[in-house]
Amino acid sequence: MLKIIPGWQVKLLDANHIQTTGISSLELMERAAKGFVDWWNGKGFDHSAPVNIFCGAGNNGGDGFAIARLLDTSGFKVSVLKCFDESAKLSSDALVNFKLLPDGIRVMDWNEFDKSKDGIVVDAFLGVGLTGELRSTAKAIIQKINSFDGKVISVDIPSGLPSDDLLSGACVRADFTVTFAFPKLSLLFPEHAAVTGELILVDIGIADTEYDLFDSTSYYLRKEDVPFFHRKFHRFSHKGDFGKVLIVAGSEGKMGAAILSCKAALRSGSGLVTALMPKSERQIIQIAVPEAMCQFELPTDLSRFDAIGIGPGLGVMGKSALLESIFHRFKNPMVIDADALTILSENPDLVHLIPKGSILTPHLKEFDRLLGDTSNHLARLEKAADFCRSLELNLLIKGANSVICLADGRQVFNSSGTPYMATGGSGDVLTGMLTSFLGQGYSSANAMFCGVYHHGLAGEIAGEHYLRGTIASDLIDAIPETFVQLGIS
Ligand SMILES: NC(=O)C1=CN([C@@H]2O[C@H](COP(=O)(O)OP(=O)(O)OC[C@H]3O[C@@H](n4cnc5c(N)ncnc54)[C@H](OP(=O)(O)O)[C@@H]3O)[C@@H](O)[C@H]2O)[C@@H](O)CC1
Ligand SMILES: [K+]
Repeated sequence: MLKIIPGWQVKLLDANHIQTTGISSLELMERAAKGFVDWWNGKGFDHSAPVNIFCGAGNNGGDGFAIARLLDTSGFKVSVLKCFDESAKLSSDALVNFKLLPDGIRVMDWNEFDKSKDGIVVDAFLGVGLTGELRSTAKAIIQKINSFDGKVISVDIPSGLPSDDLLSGACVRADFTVTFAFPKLSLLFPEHAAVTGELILVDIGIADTEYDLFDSTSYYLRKEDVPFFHRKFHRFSHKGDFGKVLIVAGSEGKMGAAILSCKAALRSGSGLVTALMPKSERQIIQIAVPEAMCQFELPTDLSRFDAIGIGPGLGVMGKSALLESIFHRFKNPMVIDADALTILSENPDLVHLIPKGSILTPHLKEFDRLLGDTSNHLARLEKAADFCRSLELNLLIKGANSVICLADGRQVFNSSGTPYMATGGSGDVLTGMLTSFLGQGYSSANAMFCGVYHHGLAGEIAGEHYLRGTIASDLIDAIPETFVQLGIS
């Protein structure tokens, strides 16, 4: 997993990389610019669209000059808009790249930009070197960029956004942010989604081990990380090895949630799935998921189950005693979601009975109900860290870039997923997947890494076909393909 370090430490990360590998800082800037242009070329932007690149005087601007040169070579019609006056001192690498601009590129002052023209704006004005409050000219430049109706692509971070804090002033509103080496923490906050746009991470050759020098509890979960968290099964493995799970879900009118969780658990590899549900609803589930067994009373001995997932469609009225009995009878980590979370927020004493290592999966509203109102994501993450450490529980804060908050203090931001997944039942699918991995003998942390990543990837696969028409059942259908794409047998 990739460590997320504070923006001010980027300089130290670079310096260490330069020292250990012997490459120059200019080469590192070139790699960043090349990575940006590779992504750009993959997007297939129209060559006839003029490209206007706003460049500051620091290394973010330096990236912009290098990008301008490379896009010019690729045949784009590029203009550079200088966001500094004649007296400004450019960073040394920015100066080199400024001087390398080919003659064909028109260089103008930022206020000469004609917002009424079509094309694409590249924002290489301010990067992680932003300190303190924006100066008045910077605000005017940002306003100018935001007055443009076309596509805006930010380099490393939208100009004006602090790398590790909440936005308090003006900021470029980007459609895409192409960030280098690691995602800056603030790019992952839900309140910044509107300024960050789609987030793209460009690898500039800094190895994960080079982050070991820095203390941080924040991480980013990428596709290449996930296979290491999977268990290996051998050819003599038998269905018992793949876990027996109990899904406690569903009530009259809400059996769909139980069906989605059970199917998702089966599709994620569970050997045996049992649903605990009201007897009156049994036909629905037995027809919809013939592979699942049904149970209508809570068994006294729960030790025959490897994992339990509870909550989807369960209902709240009169269910707190059921939750309490399960907490008393089951001593292994379990997954707690949806109505079970609501029951916990109404009966806070029950929280102390939850088996250690369990996984709670609130979305933002459920989080606030359970842990108290939070005004922003930073405050939420801090609260989550205290909760997880003190109770030895794990929380998954669901949303874009869901955060896996572990009892050991790590907070891991997921990279997979698409906005098309914001659809009814998506969480029920996730509960089934997490329960399945727990039941297959994964540690709680590994079950979360795999469950959350595969769930997001299933959403991407389904979203490619169905776009806004994606429904939760499509995610389940896409689960097998996630194993194929990750090379998990
Ligand atoms: N490993 C990586 O990730 C790599 C990162 N790289 C890139 O380097 C970038 C970081 O570059 P950096 O450190 O030079 O800072 P940067 O963001 O250009 O800002 C400095 C400029 O901002 C200005 N300024 C500051 N505060 C201000 C304010 N309040 N209001 C107004 N202006 C303000 C400041 O002005 P000054 O205070 O000096 O007058 C100066 O001109 C990083 O984001 C990435 O793009 C790649 O090249 C290579 C590998
Ligand atoms: K920028």
